[in-house]
Amino acid sequence: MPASKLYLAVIGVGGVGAAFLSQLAHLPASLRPTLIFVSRSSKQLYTPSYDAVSASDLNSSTSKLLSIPDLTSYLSSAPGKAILVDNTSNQDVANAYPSFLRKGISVVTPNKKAFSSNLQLWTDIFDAVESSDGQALIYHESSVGAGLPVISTLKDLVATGDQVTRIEGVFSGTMSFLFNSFAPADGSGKGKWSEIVAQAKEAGYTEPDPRDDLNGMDVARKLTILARLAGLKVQGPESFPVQSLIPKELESAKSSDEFMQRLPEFDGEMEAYKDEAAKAGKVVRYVGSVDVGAGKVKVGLETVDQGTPIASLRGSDNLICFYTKRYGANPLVIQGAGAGGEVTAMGVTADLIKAVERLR
Ligand SMILES: NC(=O)C1=CN([C@@H]2O[C@H](COP(=O)(O)OP(=O)(O)OC[C@H]3O[C@@H](n4cnc5c(N)ncnc54)[C@H](OP(=O)(O)O)[C@@H]3O)[C@@H](O)[C@H]2O)C=CC1
Ligand SMILES: N[C@@H](CC=O)C(=O)O
Ligand code: NA
Repeated sequence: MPASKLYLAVIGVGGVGAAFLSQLAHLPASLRPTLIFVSRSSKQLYTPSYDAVSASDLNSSTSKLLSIPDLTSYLSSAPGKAILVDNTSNQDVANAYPSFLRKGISVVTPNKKAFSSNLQLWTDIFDAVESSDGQALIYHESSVGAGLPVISTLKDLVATGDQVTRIEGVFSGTMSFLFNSFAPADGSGKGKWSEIVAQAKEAGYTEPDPRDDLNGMDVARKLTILARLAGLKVQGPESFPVQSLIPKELESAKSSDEFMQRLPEFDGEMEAYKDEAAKAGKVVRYVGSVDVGAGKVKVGLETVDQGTPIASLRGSDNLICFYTKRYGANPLVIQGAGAGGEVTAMGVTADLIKAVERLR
């Protein structure tokens, strides 16, 4: 069946969404579903008769705004199977995945919220997929490690009967970029912490609100997802220790803009961490781990020896080590850019291709 019999809805056209739409445009027609709905926070574009739409017309659209239940009905009544790509970090959209899936609408997303919030939402999502008999699929590779094959690798390890004992490494492109720039292993770090945070935001590495990276929650969400896939019933990202890098005085900042404006006042705090590690001949890095056997997850700063793989990372690289029974003492290691619009969209587009190949 040609992919044109499949229909596509895209929510979110920011850094990842725009890169996804551009990658979509370059797919062969046989893998490209018909785009019938595209939206951003205040605009939607679709036609009641399911005509193909062009994302470039979104900003001038006068389409009536559909609520999430209306969108679910719209997509489930399409004259072919529909796939929804959620490129937002919105919790309400994430909460609706079970209802989309129960109506036979497949979901592809880099949004971590659905897989790392309460355990019931996770159960509802995978129950809906299970009971759809292959008609409704879910793919979320870019929810951990952006386009790096982290979710697929972990699923393959588990599905083939390996026993994952520990997962550890650097799981945030933003944190990696911040520490690799601020405190590189060769000691050449230039720039103030707050300036480098602004650069990470500008490069599209941060969450829509960079406080979601700096408070450790983004890494905690990723570890929640990996821990659950490895078999742990983790209740959520607040159920284990997470070190926040938000200065106490800025916890009450009313907006992301206010936070960014006031951050320079606290550059000294991060300098102190850096200097203390340097005195011991080490560098400071933001790391996380899941000890599957002990059922423990933790996220925070650690001082690591110079010359180690974690200390030597560059740019926004993630480094994810899977320790398993089969792999023994030498872990299966995945490394590469862990944030940025294009690499994240690559994971989303590759997931879309998988969904199309299974549904057509
Ligand atoms: N950036 C990265 O490196 C990575 C991002 N991700 C995930 O990808 C997702 C997108 O990130 P990113 O593109 O950087 O974020 P952006 O802030 O650049 O884009 C978010 C988009 O979502 C839209 N949006 C937000 N809420 C809604 C809503 N309720 N309905 C419709 N549209 C909405 C925004 O609309 P508007 O344009 O009107 O503001 C915007 O277009 C997030 O979940 C993030 O965690 C995952 C891995 C890496
Ligand atoms: N903000 C996140 C984006 C990818 O998940 C990060 O920096 O890793
Ligand atoms: Na990934």
